[in-house]
Amino acid sequence: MTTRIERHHYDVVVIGAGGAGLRAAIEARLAGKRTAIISKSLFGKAHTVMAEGGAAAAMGNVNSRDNWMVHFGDTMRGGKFLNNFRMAELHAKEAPERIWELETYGALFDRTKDGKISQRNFGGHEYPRLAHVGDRTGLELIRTLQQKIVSLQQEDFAETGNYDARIRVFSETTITELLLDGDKVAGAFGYYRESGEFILLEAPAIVLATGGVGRSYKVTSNSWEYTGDGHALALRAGATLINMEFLQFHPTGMVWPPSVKGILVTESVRGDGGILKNSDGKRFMFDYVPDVFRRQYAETAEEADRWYKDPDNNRRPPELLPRDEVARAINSEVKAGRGTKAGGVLLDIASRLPAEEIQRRLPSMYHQFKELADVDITKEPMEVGPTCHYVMGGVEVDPDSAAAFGHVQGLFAAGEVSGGMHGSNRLGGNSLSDLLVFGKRAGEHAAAYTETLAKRPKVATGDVESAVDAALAPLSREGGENPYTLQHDLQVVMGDLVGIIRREGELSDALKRLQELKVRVANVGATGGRLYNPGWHLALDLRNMLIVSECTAKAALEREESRGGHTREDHPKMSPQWRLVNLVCSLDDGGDVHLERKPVPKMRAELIKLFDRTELSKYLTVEELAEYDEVVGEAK
Ligand SMILES: Cc1cc2nc3c(=O)[nH]c(=O)nc-3n(C[C@H](O)[C@H](O)[C@H](O)COP(=O)(O)OP(=O)(O)OC[C@H]3O[C@@H](n4cnc5c(N)ncnc54)[C@H](O)[C@@H]3O)c2cc1C
Repeated sequence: MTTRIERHHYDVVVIGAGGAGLRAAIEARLAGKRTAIISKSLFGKAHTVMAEGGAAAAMGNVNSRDNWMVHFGDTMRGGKFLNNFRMAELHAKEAPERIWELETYGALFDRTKDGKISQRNFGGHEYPRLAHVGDRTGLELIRTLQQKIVSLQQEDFAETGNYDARIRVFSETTITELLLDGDKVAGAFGYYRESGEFILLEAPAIVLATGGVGRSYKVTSNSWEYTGDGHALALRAGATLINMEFLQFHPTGMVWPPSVKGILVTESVRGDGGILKNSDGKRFMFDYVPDVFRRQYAETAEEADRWYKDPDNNRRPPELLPRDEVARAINSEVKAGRGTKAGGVLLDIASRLPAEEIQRRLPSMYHQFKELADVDITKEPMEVGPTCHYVMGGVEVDPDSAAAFGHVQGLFAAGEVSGGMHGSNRLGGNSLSDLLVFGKRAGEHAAAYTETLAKRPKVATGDVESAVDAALAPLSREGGENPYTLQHDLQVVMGDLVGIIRREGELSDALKRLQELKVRVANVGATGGRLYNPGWHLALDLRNMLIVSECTAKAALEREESRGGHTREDHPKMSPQWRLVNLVCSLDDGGDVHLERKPVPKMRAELIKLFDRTELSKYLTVEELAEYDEVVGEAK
C-alpha cells in the first residue's frame, strides 16, 4: 500500500514558531521568499511565550551609562569567557534595534516616567537592561511577531487573493527528518500530530529554531515539546553541535506541590528585590560570592538593599549573581540540611515590597503561586529550587550568517537550538534578544543562500521512503517497549548522573546506561493508530532525546573543569587551559556521537581591551595574558 504524503514547495522552511523562528520567517518573507513556518505545538505556544522577565538590550533608558560594550562585557563574564565573542558582540550591538523594531510591529513595552521603554535589573547585568511588559514579556513578543506575520499575509492576500501565498504556518506539525541532496538541504519530512498524516516540504534552505532539550530531565521548566529535535536533526544532517555539556539549571523553580515541581519562578522576583533565605532564616547568598565576582557584589545586607535605590554608589545584591552561581548555592544549602522539607529554600518578596506593588510588577507569579500552590506571595515566601531550564550548547554556526557548520549546506540555526552565543552560562534576558538578533540574521541569510544555487536540490524518493518507514516503525512493532517508561528511565539517568553536580564515575556510568537505553529505544513500540497518538509521538522523540543526552554526557565527561553550567565535583576549578577548548559533537557513520576538541576563536584586539587585566587574569592563560599586554601596550 502506498502511503499518502502531502507535498509542498517552499524557498525557506523555518522549523519552530518561537521568537527565533517567527523573526527568521518574517525576514525571509520580506526578502521575497516563499516561506513556511512549522510548529510542533499550537501556533503561539512556544517557550518564548512563557518568558517572563524581559529582553536584554543596552538602550541606556534607565541608566545612561549602559551601552553595547558594557552588555558585551557582562555577557562574556556571564558565559565565563567561553562565548563565541563575535556572536556576543553582534547580539549586544543589535539588540536595541531589534527591540525598537518590535514596537514598529505593534509591541508596547512598559515605560519609564519620561516615556522611554522601561528596563529592569537582572542577574549578571550591570545596569537595568531588560525591556519588559510586566512579567509577561514573551507573550508580547510572540503576539507582536504573529501580528506582523498576519499583516504580511494580508498584504499577500491583497496582491494575490491568497493569504498563504508567501508565508504559511503549519501548526501541530512535527518534523522528524531533514532530507538532503548530497551535502545540500533539500527538504523536511514530518507528520501532522492530529491526523498522523505525513507531510513533505521541499526547500533549498531550512532554518532550525526548535528551542531546547529540557524534557530529558524530570525537574524542568521546559514543556513537552522540548526534546532536542533540532539538535538531533542537525546532527543527522551532518552538522555539528558545540559545548553540549553546558545546561542551565535555573536557581528558582517551584518545588511544591510535586505536580508542579520545576515550573519557573522568574528571576524578576530577585531583580525587583526578592531575597533568598535558608530554613534558619539566614540570607545565605553573601556566603557564596566567588572571587571572580567579589568586586561587583555587596558584602552586607545594608549595602545590597541600598543598591536598589542607588546603584551608582553601592554594589549589587548577591541574589543577582549569574544563575549558575545561585543554583549551586541553593544546592549546597539544601545538601547541608538547611533547606525546606520539600527540598528547596525560601524566596521572599512579601517582606520587601507592598502587596499592591508585588501584584503590579509580578502578576503572573502572584497567580501561579495562588493557583498552583495556594501560596499568597504578597504575604508568605515562595519555596524554590533549581530546575533544568536552558541549553547553552547547540548547533555550531557561523556567527554572522547563522549557517550551520559541518558537512551540510543550506541549514541555518537560531535561538536556543544554536550554540556559542552564551558560552558556559546564559544571562537572564539574553535569550529573548538573542532570538530577535539571530532569528533575523538566519532568515536573511537563508533567503540569500537560495539565490546562490544554480539548481534546486532534489529530494530522493528512497530518502522519503526511509523517513516513512522510520516514522511508522514504532506502530508496527509487536511487543515494543513503552515510550513513557523509556522517557522516565532516561530522565533518571540524566537527573541522577548528568545533573547539576557531576563526577567522573557517574558520567561514565551514564554513558553506559545511555548505550543500554539506545538498544531499548530502537525497540520502542506504540499502541493504537496514527490518529492523535501522543505515545507514538514520544516514541519518535525519544531517539532525539537520546542522541542529545549522549552528547551532553560525553562532553561533560571530557571537560575536566567547572565552568558555568557544568560543575565537576572532581574538578572544582575553572581552568584557563580548558577555556581555550570548544567540545564539538558530530555523528560517525555508525550513528554514534563523535567528540572533538576545537579551539575557541580568539577575541579581536579592540574587544579584549574592554576588559581589565586583573579580571582577565582569572580566566586567561599566561600566554594569552602576555598577548593582552602586547595589545594594550601597542595602544598606549
Ligand atoms: C518559563 C520560562 C521563562 C523564561 N523567561 C525568559 C526571560 O524572561 N527572558 C529570556 O531572555 N529568556 C527566558 N526564557 C528562555 C527563553 O524563553 C527561551 O530560551 C526562548 O524562548 C527560546 O526561543 P526559541 O525561538 O529558540 O524557541 P522556542 O520559543 O522554544 O520555540 C521552539 C519552537 O520549535 C517547535 N519545535 C520543536 N521541535 C519541533 C519539531 N520537531 N518540528 C516542528 N517544530 C518543532 C516548537 O513547537 C516551538 O514552536 C524562559 C524560558 C522558560 C521556559
